[in-house]
Amino acid sequence: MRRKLAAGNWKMNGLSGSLGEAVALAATHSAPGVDILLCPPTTLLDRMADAVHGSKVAVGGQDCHPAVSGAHTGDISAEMLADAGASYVILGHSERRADHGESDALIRAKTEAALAAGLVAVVCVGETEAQRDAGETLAVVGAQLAGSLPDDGVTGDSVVVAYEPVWAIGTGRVPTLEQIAEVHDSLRAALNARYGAAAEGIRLLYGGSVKPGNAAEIFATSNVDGALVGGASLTAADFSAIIAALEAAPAA
Ligand SMILES: O=C(CO)COP(=O)(O)O
Repeated sequence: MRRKLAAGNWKMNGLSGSLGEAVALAATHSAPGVDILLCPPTTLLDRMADAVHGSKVAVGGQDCHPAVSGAHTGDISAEMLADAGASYVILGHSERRADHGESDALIRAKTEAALAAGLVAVVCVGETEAQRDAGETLAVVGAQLAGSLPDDGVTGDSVVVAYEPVWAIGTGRVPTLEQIAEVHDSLRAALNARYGAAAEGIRLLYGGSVKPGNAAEIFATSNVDGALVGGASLTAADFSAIIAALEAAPAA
């Protein structure tokens, strides 16, 4: 059985004062059946890790460089994230694929670096609206999955996959439950085919306009093991409600 995971991606949001939301989340949430993750901007990472230390809340980065160290101005290595208190890192988010031209090959190299540093890699895939309209969704996310994951070291303890349709991110639009199930079933089958028994524990998260009001039905959908939440993870109240919905959901 896979452990459920509620992951919050703060993106480029949050100053020092926002740490109170993480502290409130850590203080109020016990949710024994759910792993909880917050990925703040890098500037808050070590302070957030200190602030939630000893609670259920893990912290993670939002990106890393494939190299361990070196002449890469402005970049952060996986080892540095781990050193700052991270245990996870989000990789291949569509905003990075779009804003920074990240390719599947680069994301694969970053995933290898994350695994080498002992971080859990949360690898994101998702189609644009044009790709969905063209009937290419399964081909697009399948190719992203195949290209973004390494051959070795991929298990339920090292990798999480997040399906985030680009057109659902920050828009308030959500795919139908049938559309979510179709993609998650296909990702699950692809992971099983490539990694065999090692794939069994790999969590599949849905992301894109997850809110307290729609979380329960999404979590009841086939092969959904949790969520990668953007806007609604910025406040402890909203994220707590999503965590509670995940706790109450039947196991995938
Ligand atoms: O991109 C996302 C999480 O990584 C989803 O963002 P929203 O929940 O704000 O749509």
